[in-house]
Amino acid sequence: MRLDYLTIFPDYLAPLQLSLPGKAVASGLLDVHVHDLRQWTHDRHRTVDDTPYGGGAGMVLKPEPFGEAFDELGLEGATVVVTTPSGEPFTQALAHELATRERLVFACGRYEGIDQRVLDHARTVTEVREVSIGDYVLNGGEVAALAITEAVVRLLPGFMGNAASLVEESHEGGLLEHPVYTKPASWRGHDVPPVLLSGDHGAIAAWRHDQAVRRTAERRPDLAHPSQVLDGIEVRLAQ
Ligand SMILES: NC(=S)c1ccno1
Repeated sequence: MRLDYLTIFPDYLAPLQLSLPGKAVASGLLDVHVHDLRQWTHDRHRTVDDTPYGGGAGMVLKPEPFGEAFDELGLEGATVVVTTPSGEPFTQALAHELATRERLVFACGRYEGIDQRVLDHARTVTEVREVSIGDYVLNGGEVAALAITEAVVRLLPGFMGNAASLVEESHEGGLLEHPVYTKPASWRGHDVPPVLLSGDHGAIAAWRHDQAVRRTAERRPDLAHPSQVLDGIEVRLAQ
């Protein structure tokens, strides 16, 4: 997978060199390119923004630099991901969907956002997804691009050493992950649930599922299925 990032703060994406195991880049699994949007400006001040049409506070990122960047990079076969609080929610399902793409081009907004015509024009040549990592506002889209990148690339075949660990994670299958424990069996008066020491894999699996269902019902009723089976009793949750 090729990953391109368009940003006015390229140093903000330096963690990509740290957070993505070098082996993923060295092996060719990932091909990462961070671009300073200002390289597509032509004035002495390297201007990337201007005041909003219609008035209002703040500045808007101009269309020309993005347009020239897209022209130079080429968008064929790419999915443009625009990180914005006004985007569709980023979910594990969307992470899986984006992990199927050959190339992602992240457009990181700043200020009041990117001129909408940039996205409208890009949509005439390729897929564009405006994506939000949560209902809150950051100073820019770079942090969201990092978060989305991490969630997506870890799903790529060969990225995780043990692909099996992906199966029982939170949000896979619509449930939050069950609690996890490791040695020692007793710590500061807190004991590991005995079922986990029983060696009864069926009972362990059932306990883990019940814990996941319980956690999901308690913490994320929005994810909970209309009817959950807890302790063998069908529990109907409030709609
Ligand atoms: N919530 C997201 S993705 C965002 C981007 C910029 N500010 O907030």
